[in-house]
Amino acid sequence: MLLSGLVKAGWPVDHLIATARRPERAAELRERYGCRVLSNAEAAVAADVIAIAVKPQDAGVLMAELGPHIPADKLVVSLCAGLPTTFFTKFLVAGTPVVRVMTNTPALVDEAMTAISAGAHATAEHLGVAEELFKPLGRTIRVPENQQDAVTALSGSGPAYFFYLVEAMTDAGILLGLPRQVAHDLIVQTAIGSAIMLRDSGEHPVKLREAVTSPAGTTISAIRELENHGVRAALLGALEAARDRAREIAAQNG
Ligand SMILES: NC(=O)C1=CN([C@@H]2O[C@H](COP(=O)(O)OP(=O)(O)OC[C@H]3O[C@@H](n4cnc5c(N)ncnc54)[C@H](O)[C@@H]3O)[C@@H](O)[C@H]2O)C=CC1
Ligand SMILES: O=C(O)[C@@H]1CCC=N1
Repeated sequence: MLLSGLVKAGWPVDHLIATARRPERAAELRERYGCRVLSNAEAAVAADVIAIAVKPQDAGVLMAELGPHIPADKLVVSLCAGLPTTFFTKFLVAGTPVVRVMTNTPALVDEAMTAISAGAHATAEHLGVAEELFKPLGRTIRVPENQQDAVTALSGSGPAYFFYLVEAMTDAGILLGLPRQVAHDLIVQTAIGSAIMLRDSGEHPVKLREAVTSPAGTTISAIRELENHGVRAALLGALEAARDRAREIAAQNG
């Protein structure tokens, strides 16, 4: 996702180096993106910024291989959900700066939300470098590292919740007798329009919802059903579960 997002956002491919475990995967990346594909050890020396974008469960094996090859003047940027920056410092030469980021899949369409935190030895300058990396992919904000598990639950996983909602509402349209494609098109454009209003109007979401909700109208009948089914409470619980899972990943890989 990161490589694809960076290339799509216009990062020059001669500034990008990818790594892969299997030669077939290396050839595929070279073919698809036109960037250099090196071994982990070679990339650690050749790159100024080393992005760790493997599953958190694979990060220990990767860091054990890579850590000793990374000179302390490089910047390590982790995209791994749950893993604190202290996880990485264990494998690195003392003093190597680590920045933790949580981005999301809209990076693939230059609309990512990326939260950036300084870990050990990371200065404002290192945060700036990470921002330059992720800004072409969408918006960036800085957060304290202790907020990253909450960020992961909210915006890291967030696209999945919206896709889930669209999927469920499309089913509801079918229940009401609409053809699947019509239901899909109606709800996708409604999602886009609503998202742009949220971003551009400056209005609170409550105000925007109230503007749709006529007295004794149709919307309030639907809202009553959502409240009856505890949808708000379900969302609070869902995000708490995602946050807890991020903590569990850290504990399991500590
Ligand atoms: N998928 C998402 O929406 C988001 C994912 N993340 C984080 O990004 C990280 C990557 O997630 P995905 O892209 O979903 O995982 P993925 O499994 O699709 O991609 C990771 C890639 O790294 C490769 N890899 C694993 N170990 C390697 C090694 N030792 N050397 C070289 N390559 C190696 C794998 O073959 C795979 O191609 C995770 O830590 C995840 O928590 C963060 C934000 C959003
Ligand atoms: O599900 C996951 O673990 C990753 C992290 C945030 C989004 N996807």
